[in-house]
Amino acid sequence: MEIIKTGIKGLVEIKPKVFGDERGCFFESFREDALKSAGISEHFVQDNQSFSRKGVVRGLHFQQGEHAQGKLVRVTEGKVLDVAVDLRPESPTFGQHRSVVLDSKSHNMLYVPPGMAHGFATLEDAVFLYKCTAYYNKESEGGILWNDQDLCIDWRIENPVISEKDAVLPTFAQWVANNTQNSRA
Ligand SMILES: Cc1cn([C@H]2C[C@H](O)[C@@H](COP(=O)(O)OP(=O)(O)O[C@H]3O[C@H](C)C(=O)[C@H](O)[C@H]3O)O2)c(=O)[nH]c1=O
Repeated sequence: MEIIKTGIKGLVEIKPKVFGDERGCFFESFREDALKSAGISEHFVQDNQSFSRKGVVRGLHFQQGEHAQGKLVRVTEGKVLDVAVDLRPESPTFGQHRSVVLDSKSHNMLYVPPGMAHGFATLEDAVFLYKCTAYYNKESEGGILWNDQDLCIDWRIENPVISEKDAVLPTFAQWVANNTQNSRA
């Protein structure tokens, strides 16, 4: 398993060793000990799966506080542009994002640590799988508008299909202002 750092603390791309032969291929898609040796010490408690047609953006989402989730994300069919945004106020890369293409041919994955917003754009129809380090908690859900002008994320698709919920998420500036107020309260 190859670990590729992204320049944002805790956000790493993972490339498993793939064994190919005339039947097809095999790879270990999850090993707790290998992740621990890569510095990913969180314990995973929930698996999620979604299917999205080409031209969809889901995100930018996160759970806040004690329900913040680390996510080990990959696609088993298709190709996505996966995006993570650093929302950790103490981080030197606060407000920065990284984008990584995940596809079902290279079987690469991305570990998004707690404290980051996450989203993806489907470059092809895609089945998206992810392991989470905390259970779903609707009350703690937060989000930032996918096309926020300050974050300036290049999703590589035009006029994506997005959910009604995602269309009305706050901008990054609104989220920062709201969280600054909350932390003063
Ligand atoms: C995330 C989640 C959702 N749900 C229910 C809530 C809704 O009734 C339905 C669809 O939820 P939502 O529209 O929030 O699904 P996505 O837009 O794919 O959201 C996810 O996609 C982005 C990219 C993420 O990183 C998050 O993991 C997650 O927010 O599933 C559950 O029952 N359990 C869950 O863990």
